[in-house]
Amino acid sequence: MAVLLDGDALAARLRQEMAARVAASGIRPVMATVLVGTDPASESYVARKHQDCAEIGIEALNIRLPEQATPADVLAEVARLNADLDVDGFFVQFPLPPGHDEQAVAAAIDPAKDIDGLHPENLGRLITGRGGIPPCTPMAVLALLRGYGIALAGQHVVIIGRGLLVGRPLAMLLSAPGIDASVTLLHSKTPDLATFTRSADIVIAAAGHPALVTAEMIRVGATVVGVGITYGDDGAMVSDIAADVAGKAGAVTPPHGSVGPLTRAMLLQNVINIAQQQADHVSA
Ligand SMILES: Nc1nc(=O)c2c([nH]1)NC[C@@H]1CN(c3ccc(C(=O)N[C@@H](CCC(=O)O)C(=O)O)cc3)C=[N+]21
Repeated sequence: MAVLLDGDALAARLRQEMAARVAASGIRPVMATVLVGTDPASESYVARKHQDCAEIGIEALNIRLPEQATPADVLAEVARLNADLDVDGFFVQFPLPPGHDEQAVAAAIDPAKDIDGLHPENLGRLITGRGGIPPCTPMAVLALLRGYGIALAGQHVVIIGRGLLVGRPLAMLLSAPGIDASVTLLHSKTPDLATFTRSADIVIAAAGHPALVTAEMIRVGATVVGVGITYGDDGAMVSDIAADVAGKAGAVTPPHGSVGPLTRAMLLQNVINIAQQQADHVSA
């Protein structure tokens, strides 16, 4: 059976390290979450981020806007948080209700407070390798692979799903100098995904298609990472990775407790880094 890539355990360790770092430095980072409407999955993710903040010593402001909030209302909240000197960083939870332009919201956030790392300036810096705030979910995938000592340099990584939240920035991250993976980025509509995935050392699915990657699509011993999640009729979380993959892969993510908890850890890492830079700047 494959090694299970346990993101929960890694994330718990990172939270401990972050709590120690916050306590030792005497900084008091402040972040804000903005949730529009009442999508249950979004409510659950945001609630977990607040729990993590309490554990680490980050102050977290919980901003809720009603489902009927207009695009102008959301942009006004973003402008207010950009200007609020007490807030180190914030993000607006996606998906937004229909009628909103998520890219416009991401671009309206002050790039220096963009703890999601999804502002065009931060994505541009990711591509050019010039600092900036890195995107959380791609960083979470990297942390998971590194945490398990999975080699990346010269390895063939196939990513399924080219969305702006995960697939596209992840392709840029893993192909960056110093990481040096050879990356193939596939649209989930590609007619014969298996032609590509069978030659991969690492397969990463970020498509949001239940059980998209099956055992017959992978090489024996490959590493398989599921990022996309959907919800079954019973409300249970379903991974992009089929259950039979565990019998053939060398390492595989479980449906729960893999990339998600690490994504939260990377978000909070971004907040702490911003607060630390502010403190260093003030004392310099
Ligand atoms: N602006 C923005 N930034 C995001 O980073 C962002 C977003 N919008 N919208 C949605 C996706 C999804 N996402 C998750 C984060 C944590 C878990 C997570 O903690 N999952 C746990 C628990 C899941 C549960 O049971 O509720 C697990 O996988 O075990 C999942 C998904 C962040 N995203």
